[in-house]
Amino acid sequence: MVRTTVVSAPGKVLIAGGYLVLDPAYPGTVVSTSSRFYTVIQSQELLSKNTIRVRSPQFLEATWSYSVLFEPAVAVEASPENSSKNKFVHLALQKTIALAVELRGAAQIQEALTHGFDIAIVGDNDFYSQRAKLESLGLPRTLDSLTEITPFCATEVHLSDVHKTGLGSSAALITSLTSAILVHLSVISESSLAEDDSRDRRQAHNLAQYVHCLAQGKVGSGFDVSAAVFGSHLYSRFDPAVIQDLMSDDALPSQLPSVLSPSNAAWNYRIEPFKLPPLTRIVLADVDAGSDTPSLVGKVLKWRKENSTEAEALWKNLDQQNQSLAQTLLHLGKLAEDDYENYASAVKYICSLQPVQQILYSPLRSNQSLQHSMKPTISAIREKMREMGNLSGVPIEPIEQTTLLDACASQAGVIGGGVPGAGGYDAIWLLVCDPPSCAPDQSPLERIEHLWSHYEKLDVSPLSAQESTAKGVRVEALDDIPGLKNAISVS
Ligand SMILES: Nc1ncnc2c1ncn2[C@@H]1O[C@H](COP(=O)(O)OP(=O)(O)OP(=O)(O)O)[C@@H](O)[C@H]1O
Ligand SMILES: C[C@@](O)(CCOP(=O)(O)O)CC(=O)O
Repeated sequence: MVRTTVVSAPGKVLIAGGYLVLDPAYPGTVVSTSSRFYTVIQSQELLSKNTIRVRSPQFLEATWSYSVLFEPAVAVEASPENSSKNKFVHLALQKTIALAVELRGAAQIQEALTHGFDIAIVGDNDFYSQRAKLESLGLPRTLDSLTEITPFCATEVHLSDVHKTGLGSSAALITSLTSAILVHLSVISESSLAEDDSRDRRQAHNLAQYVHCLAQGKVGSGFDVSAAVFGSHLYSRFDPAVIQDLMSDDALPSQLPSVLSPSNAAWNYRIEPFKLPPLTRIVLADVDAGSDTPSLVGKVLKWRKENSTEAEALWKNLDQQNQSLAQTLLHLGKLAEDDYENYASAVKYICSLQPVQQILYSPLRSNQSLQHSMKPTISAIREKMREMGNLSGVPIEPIEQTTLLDACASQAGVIGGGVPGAGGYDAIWLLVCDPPSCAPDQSPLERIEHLWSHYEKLDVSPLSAQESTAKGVRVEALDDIPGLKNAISVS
């Protein structure tokens, strides 16, 4: 019998806290997406002992073979016949198997590899831009059209040429891959991943965070891996010193268990519960303005260092607005819990109001903490992020995005939006009211789709992602995920 393990991990959208979250003093608000990466591991009799074959069937020439050696020390070697390298996958295999050997003993892991592993990795279509596909199918750029595309569809390009949408493909990939191997090798249990927080989930986090830093060659804030492991939350980063010793080439496998242990207090990241309020929906768009923004972070941090007084004031102000947004959203969730009927009718009513009326209307503002409605807070965050961009000379919310976001925010039922994460030209997020029943002409989602599909100044294409209702990394059943079995079958 073929033993199969399937583990998925969600993508992310940082709706507040870009740049600030690099500093442990400032939390970021990260929403995890329904779009996920899936790793499927099958122990296969047909594959030789101690071999691992990794396939990414959505890409051209994307199969990599590896051998696991146990003597003189555990090592994972790429086959010389591989047509390309995949540093992310290779490091994930090396470090996860080394940790497994340390925690369970070489004999157990050797036993598990009596039959080689076939590992297939696929990401939901949202991780890669689908505008070319929609065009080739002659379909308009709408949410409905996206459902017409085969799940996990082939991109018809090499991995290095794919147009990503910014949902954090590498973090979701590393998290699903390392956690799937941990489960398949019984280092962590399937049942522990059914709990929102557990020692095993934290073990999975520490390993994924470390492997991702190593593969990227830098220690970022880590909110993307954290969202892939824990789902939506308010994230405060860890001190990079925790993995410093493991980042060098001389790091020994014997150091892995203690450094990556869930009990290691030096992992001082903080996670506070967060989810979007009921009857609201996050909507994302891939904005093809033809520009990439890789060096934004370096420039912003340089400006902050050189202008510490001004930056301090800006960071503090932004943090206040960010926290106010997060707390208001959480408070709305509580109001819904307390009196769902009233809450639902208020959301529905808001959808019929023009934005200026929404600001004046306050049935959801039942106490002091909601005195400042969300719209002004979101506007203030955008304004301060633009200021950060202007001062440091980088296009965090470029004028093209400002015009688009303003057009979206002026639609009835749109709570607000922004440029996710580091900003730039690539994407936008919006939060819209999403009542259970709504006349078609009053549905904020439809208004937005209409606006985007007729927008001429930029090429805006929606993503199908919503907020993930499941908390982070999870074990799946192969047959439960539409299209997965087909996508990973060897043709
Ligand atoms: N489907 C896949 N199969 C195998 N490896 C993948 C896959 N998707 C991504 N990778 C690995 O991740 C690397 C891309 O990492 P990179 O840091 O550029 O992405 P990212 O910034 O997380 O993407 P995003 O724009 O989605 O946020 C690739 O070079 C590859 O090694
Ligand atoms: C700028 C930064 O705060 C966010 C980057 O987010 P994104 O990858 O652009 O979604 C960097 C980081 O947190 O690592």
